[in-house]
Amino acid sequence: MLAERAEAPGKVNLFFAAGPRRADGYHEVASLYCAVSATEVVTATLTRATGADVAVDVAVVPGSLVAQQEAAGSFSLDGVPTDASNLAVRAAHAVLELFPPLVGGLHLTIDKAVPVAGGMGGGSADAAAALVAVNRLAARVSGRPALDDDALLGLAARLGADVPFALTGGAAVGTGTGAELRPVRTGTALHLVLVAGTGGLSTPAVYAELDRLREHEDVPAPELPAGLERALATGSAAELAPLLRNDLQPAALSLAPELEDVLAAGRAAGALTSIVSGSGPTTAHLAPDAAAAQEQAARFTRRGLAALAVTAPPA
Ligand SMILES: C[C@](O)(CO)[C@H](O)COP(=O)(O)OP(=O)(O)OC[C@H]1O[C@@H](n2ccc(N)nc2=O)[C@H](O)[C@@H]1O
Ligand SMILES: Nc1ncnc2c1ncn2[C@@H]1O[C@H](COP(=O)(O)OP(=O)(O)OP(=O)(O)O)[C@@H](O)[C@H]1O
Repeated sequence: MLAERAEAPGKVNLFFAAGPRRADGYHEVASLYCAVSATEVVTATLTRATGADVAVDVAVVPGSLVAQQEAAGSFSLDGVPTDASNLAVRAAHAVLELFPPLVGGLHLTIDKAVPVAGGMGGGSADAAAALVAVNRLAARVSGRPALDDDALLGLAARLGADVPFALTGGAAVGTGTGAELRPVRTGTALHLVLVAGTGGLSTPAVYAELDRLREHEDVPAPELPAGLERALATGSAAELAPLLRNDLQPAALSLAPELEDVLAAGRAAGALTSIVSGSGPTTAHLAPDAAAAQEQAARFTRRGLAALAVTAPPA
């Protein structure tokens, strides 16, 4: 059976500023995206099925944050759609439309390591990996050239603000809705402890809460602080720590107040900075080194939380 496999990383936003709500409902952002060593894998297989159907099944990656959430009873695979609303299915259709019709059906297997509705871009990573895997498969089956990187980036931007970054990985500044990327240099990889929430937060709901909290404020245009990119380029966690910020954090905390305790626990465990990742509820705790990250992750695990030490960007 013909199959192609591709990976895409989850992300944290080491810095995230959001401007006022635009007329189209989106917000102009200034984001410092960084990929983490928690990776989604999508395998696209050509099947004997007929019709243009794309079938999906989802598996949990052993040892991942999702596996820990599942063991604690705070996650079930039922929460991941397997119909046409799955972002990986939408990505597959976007690619297939640009090739001659497939003779046979398409099956996608998603190996999930990134928490669902966790603010780490898990669905976006599935979409990015599906774009790559289905592109390779469709090119092999049809004998046509595969779509080039620019074409895939164009499809990615139409699928969601975080999808282009999931396609490129590494570290990048995202502007516009977050989909306009400029790669940035990284030094030694950072050591982060990621702590998953016990539920999920809806991204549109968190943005709506941000608007509500800032209703009477004059919201400035988003921009990155001076020194941020230099600190990332040196890989100095101490230099980077005071510059980390997430404008969505007050909104995530307003919707999930229990995250205050998780942030405080991170600081008590020796994190240089603790922030909410993207729209939450995952929190990211910056550790001074790999050993400290392992120790902090173990402390969170002892409190019954799903926690994992990762490198950012992945080695
Ligand atoms: C919170 C972040 O993860 C930070 O990287 C992203 O901004 C969200 O990216 P995403 O989940 O890929 O977002 P999309 O699927 O494109 O949009 C979901 C919803 O988030 C809100 N949204 C998203 C991006 C953005 N720049 N402004 C927004 O207001 C909108 O309500 C939109 O309807
Ligand atoms: N492949 C997918 N994996 C997970 N959720 C998906 C997928 N496709 C669609 N969804 C739907 O999208 C919602 C948000 O999923 P996702 O895991 O991408 O959130 P997120 O990581 O918080 O997103 P982001 O950080 O990009 O805002 C889920 O609750 C689910 O209903």
